[in-house]
Amino acid sequence: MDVEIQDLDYAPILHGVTLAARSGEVHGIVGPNGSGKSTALRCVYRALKPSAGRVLLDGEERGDIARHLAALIQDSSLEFDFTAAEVVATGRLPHQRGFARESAHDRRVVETALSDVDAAHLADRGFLTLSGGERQRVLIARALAQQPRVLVLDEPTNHLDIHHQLAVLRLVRGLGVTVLAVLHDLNLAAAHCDRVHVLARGRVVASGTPADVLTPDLVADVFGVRAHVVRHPVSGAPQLLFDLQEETP
Ligand SMILES: Nc1ncnc2c1ncn2[C@@H]1O[C@H](COP(=O)(O)OP(=O)(O)OP(=O)(O)O)[C@@H](O)[C@H]1O
Repeated sequence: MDVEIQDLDYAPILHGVTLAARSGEVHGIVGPNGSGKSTALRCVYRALKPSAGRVLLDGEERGDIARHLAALIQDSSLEFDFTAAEVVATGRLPHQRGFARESAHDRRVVETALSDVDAAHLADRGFLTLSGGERQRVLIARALAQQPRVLVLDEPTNHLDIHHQLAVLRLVRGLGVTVLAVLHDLNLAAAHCDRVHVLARGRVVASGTPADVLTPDLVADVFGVRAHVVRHPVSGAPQLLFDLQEETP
C-alpha cells in the first residue's frame, strides 16, 4: 500500500513534513532526540490530529486505518496482566466483527506471529513478567498479527540484542508490506532501508537512498558528530564510523 504524508504540521512540533513510500518499501526516519519523529508517526496512525496536511493510503484519506495499518508505539506500557499470547491476540481485533470470538484462524495467526519474533516460548507468560527485549518482541508480534499492509514502527530495535535487532529488521523487510520505521542506529537504517528521511527541528532536511543521505556532512550538520563512510565488505551498504573524541563545533 502506498503511503503519502503531505505537508504535515503539528504545531509547534512539525512543519511541512512530506514523504512518500511506495508499496512494499522500507523507509527509515532518523533524527536527533526531540526532532519530531514520534510525533510524525503518531499523526500517521491517527493518535494525533495534525494541524494541517494529509496522510494518504493508496491515494485516499481513509477512516478504517486499523484494518490496513499497524503501529508499534514507543511507550505502549501495558498495565494489564495479560499473557503474551493475549497481548498479541489484541492485534486481531480490527479483523473481528462485534463481539465475535477468536477463531481458529486468529489463534494460528497469533502463534505464527509469536514464533516469527522468536517468542513462541513466551506465549503463556504474563506480559508484565517479561524482560524489555521480550516485551518488545511480543509487541512486534501484536503488530504482525494485525496482518497490516503498512507497518509504522517507533524504534523497533529498542531493547533488542544484536541478533534480534537484525532478525526483526530482516523479518519486517521480508513481509513485503510498506514500513515506516523510526531508527536511532544510522547503520541499521543504512543496511535495511530503501530510503531514509532525516528530521531536524520538525522538518525533513534530507530524503533519499541511504548512500545519498547519510553523508559525513549531513551527520555533522544534524547530529553534531564527525563520521566517515565506509562500504560494508559483504553487503556494500554504506556504514558510518564515528569519531570518538571530537564533536563538530
Ligand atoms: N504533549 C506534548 N507537549 C509538549 N511537548 C511535546 C509533547 N509531545 C512531544 N513534545 C515535544 O515535541 C518534540 C518532539 O517530540 P518527539 O517525541 O516527536 O521527538 P522524537 O524525534 O521522537 O524524539 P526521541 O528521539 O527523543 O524519541 C520534543 O521536544 C518533545 O518534548
